[in-house]
Amino acid sequence: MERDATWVGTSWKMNKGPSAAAEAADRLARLSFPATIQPFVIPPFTSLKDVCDNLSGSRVIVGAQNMHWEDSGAWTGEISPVMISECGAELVEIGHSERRTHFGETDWIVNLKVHSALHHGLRPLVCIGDTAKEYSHDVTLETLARQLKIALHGVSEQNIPRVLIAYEPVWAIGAGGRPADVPFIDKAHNHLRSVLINLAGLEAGSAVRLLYGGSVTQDNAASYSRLQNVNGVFVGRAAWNVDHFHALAEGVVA
Ligand SMILES: O=C(COP(=O)(O)O)[C@@H](O)CO
Repeated sequence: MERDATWVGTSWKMNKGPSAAAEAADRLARLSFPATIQPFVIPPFTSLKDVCDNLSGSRVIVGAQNMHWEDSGAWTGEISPVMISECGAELVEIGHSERRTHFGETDWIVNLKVHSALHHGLRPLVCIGDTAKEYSHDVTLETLARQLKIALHGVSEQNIPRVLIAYEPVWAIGAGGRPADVPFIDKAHNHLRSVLINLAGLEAGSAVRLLYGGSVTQDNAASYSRLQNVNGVFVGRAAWNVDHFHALAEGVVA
């Protein structure tokens, strides 16, 4: 299969308030990215509208870090897909391990959110990943298949290619994380591709973009994104600085 754009994105997680985020977006808008890279950035909700405004007309896609599945209602503290769209975001992250671990997000909730995001024309970026315990018991591939199948349950073959998947081992994420080695990621992503093809058929299953995340840095990003079934990287700490993000994206094509 011919390779299309390599996705390189970052979630700022709970970092950058409105002024820092707007300033970062302004700087991002002035940078040029290689044509083969599809950059994206995911700011906190309080900065979403400003970041979308500052990046409109640029090649950088903007996303939200989470959403509720309902359009509106008595859901104190939640943000709906309608609100996210109104801010101008195109993408929404769903099921990050920090949301699963700290906020009880389950595969079933992820599935509700995926349907809702697609219904509202948002591109879901679904995060899946094995815990350290699942990894040490050698059930990584089963865990990933289960999470993927539930997340995509009931999604039409036509909509499947709109979904982005990020494989992020829980044990590789964050300051205490351990970077995964390349052959392991290769095996996991090849497995994910075969699950997707079984689920949605060759055409739709091959069209889903599979990203890798967890302790991705300027040093290892190219070795990951070069793998046949890795269509990009989803980066945290190493890309929060805009210039580091840009350098990492350039390094992926070098
Ligand atoms: O959590 C992620 C990776 O974080 P790192 O700091 O790169 O380990 C991923 O979802 C991007 O936010």
